Amino acid sequence: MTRRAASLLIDRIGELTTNDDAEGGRLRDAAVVIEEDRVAWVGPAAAAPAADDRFDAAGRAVLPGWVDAHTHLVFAGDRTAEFEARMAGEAYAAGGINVTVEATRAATDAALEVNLARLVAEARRGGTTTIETKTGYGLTVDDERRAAVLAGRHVDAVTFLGAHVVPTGADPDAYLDLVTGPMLDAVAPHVSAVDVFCEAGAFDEAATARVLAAAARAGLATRVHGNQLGHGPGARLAVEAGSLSVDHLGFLSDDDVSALAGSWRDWDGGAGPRGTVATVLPACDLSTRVPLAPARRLLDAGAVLAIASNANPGTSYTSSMAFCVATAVLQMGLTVQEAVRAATLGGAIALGAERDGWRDPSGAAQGAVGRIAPGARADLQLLEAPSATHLAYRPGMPLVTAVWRAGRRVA
Ligand SMILES: N=CN[C@@H](CCC(=O)O)C(=O)O
Ligand SMILES: [Zn+2]
Repeated sequence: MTRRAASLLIDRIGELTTNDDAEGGRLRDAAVVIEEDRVAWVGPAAAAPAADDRFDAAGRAVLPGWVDAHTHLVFAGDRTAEFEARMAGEAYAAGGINVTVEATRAATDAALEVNLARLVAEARRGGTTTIETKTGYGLTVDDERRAAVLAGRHVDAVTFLGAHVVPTGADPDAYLDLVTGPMLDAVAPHVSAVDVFCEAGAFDEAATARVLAAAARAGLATRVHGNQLGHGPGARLAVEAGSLSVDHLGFLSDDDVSALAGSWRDWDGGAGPRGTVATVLPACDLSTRVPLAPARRLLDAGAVLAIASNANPGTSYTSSMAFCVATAVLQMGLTVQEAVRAATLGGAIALGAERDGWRDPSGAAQGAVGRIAPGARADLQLLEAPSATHLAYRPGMPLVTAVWRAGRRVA
């Protein structure tokens, strides 16, 4: 499973989704050559160069591995009872996070790491080749640092979410001082971004602004959980702060949508000034019974959209990006191509990983992810289907049948 030939030809691809605009994004009867960890060649199967090894796709569909830009995988315990209560009519509330905080603090490093590795392996089997995860179930200096260090061994990007909720028994002002001071200092060497849950019951506008400002002073990128349970300032604050993304977005005003779209006005697709990605989390919307985020409206306005799983034990206990893509198509009004693009290239842009040379938590430079093009990291998934359309046409079916990450077969 883990053997990697120096070069590999994936031949006879029935439909190849490249996300490469120059080539129209979808090729028929295609082939891909991988050399070491990168894509070396993409084109018509009839013109494919020779390689050391050959994999026959036999007319099936190949697309970039999923880029899941929003998960919370460092935790212990589960919240089945809370889920059952919700399905019986209770509303989701931010306070449930403290149940997982208690279980996580009580867990050993080894138990947390085993659970994290298990969840990442599950995601890989589902076609996810790039995955971000957040801290946020420790909420003490030591527990947050521990989560960041463990996460860095298993995922592609680690985000500090000390501002997840005020832990049980803590004074809100004192906790905010801790999060924006000693806790941030302790965790900063191990993360690439800072997140804040801007919502009633978590952190209000002033507190969110403080967290974002502290992150900027520390030289870290930012993300915001915003507009999840009701209208609020999250999306606007994220755009104003130049955050990489704002995530959830079930409750958006016209001004929020315009701000998110407008943030991309000057982006040339390269290293120039970029905007704030609108990341929608369809599985979470369903599991918390809030309105599905207005993905169609965001795209039509010109926003850059990502789809992520938000895998966590409270609001979205699934890492299935295929499920999220199917939901985005069947219930959020996206085409299959739009949904696949948001779950691959959109996630890559939300992580700043769509460009060559982005750094993983070990500091190693990585090839661009989210597209299949020469020079990109060789992250691909093969479907047991002739077209990516089957992801929505046959929802819930186990279509992902082979996965390569950095040129290595991982599923
Ligand atoms: N909204 C905040 N955080 C998580 C939920 C965490 C939890 O309930 O445990 C989310 O993205 O949905
Ligand atoms: Zn989240």
